[in-house]
Amino acid sequence: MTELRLRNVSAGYGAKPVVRDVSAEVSSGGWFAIVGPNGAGKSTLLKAIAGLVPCQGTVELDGKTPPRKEKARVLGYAPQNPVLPEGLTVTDYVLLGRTPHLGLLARESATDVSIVEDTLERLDLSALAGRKLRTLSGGEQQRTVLARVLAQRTSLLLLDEPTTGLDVGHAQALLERLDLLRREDGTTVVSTLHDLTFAAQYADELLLLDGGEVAASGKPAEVLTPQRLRDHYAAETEVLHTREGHPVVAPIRRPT
Ligand SMILES: Nc1ncnc2c1ncn2[C@@H]1O[C@H](COP(=O)(O)OP(=O)(O)OP(=O)(O)O)[C@@H](O)[C@H]1O
Repeated sequence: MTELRLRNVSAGYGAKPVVRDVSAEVSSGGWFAIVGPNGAGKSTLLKAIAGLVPCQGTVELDGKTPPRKEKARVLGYAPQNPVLPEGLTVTDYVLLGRTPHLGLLARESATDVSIVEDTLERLDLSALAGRKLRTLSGGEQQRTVLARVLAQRTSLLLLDEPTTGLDVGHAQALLERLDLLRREDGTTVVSTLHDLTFAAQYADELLLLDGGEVAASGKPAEVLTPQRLRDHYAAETEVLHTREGHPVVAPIRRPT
């Protein structure tokens, strides 16, 4: 259970911040999706929360700003384009997710191995457990990266474009797994997502970033309007709704 609070967060890579003055609150077990066009600053904001880029303002976890080492036990971060140790097997790579829980020089316990096996099964990776990472397809690599983070069993997950490269079935299965984790264990999820329909189905709150600044925030149905998608993505869309009221964003062909 981790509550996240951002207060006036600005972050970037040089003198000029690329994300400016973002404030937000995510309650324990909440799902907060950061959306916005390419280059808006979504990944940078996620890195700022993870403590991976210099940042001004405050990032509080349960009302505190924990030191970096402590953060590794509380938050799991999956980057958008991780560099993979290609010679490792899927199992050995996912076992790395257990490292923050091991004592100095300690080896993985039977519990660690069983958590890894369970995670591989849930992400449909058991059949690939012994394969070297370099032999996997793009989507299989992506699921392996997510498996490492889920095996960390942290109460806060920061996931940068977790569905990238996944087919619709595997993407749905992953999002359902995350949804279950937050409902059963109170895991808090913060993710960037380009797929606005998926974002609207699973997240409680959306934060729309554009040019490093908050353009809108709130419930998916409030944020995702055709006018906003035109203004911030230069996209022509129709926004339909499911029976439960979740928006479905359908890009439509512009008249030629
Ligand atoms: N390591 C870096 N050094 C300098 N500038 C960077 C670096 N990484 C990203 N940027 C710049 O910061 C801005 C925000 O990038 P960021 O990756 O956060 O955007 P994003 O919203 O995640 O984009 P996308 O949807 O394309 O993944 C962009 O202008 C990008 O060029």
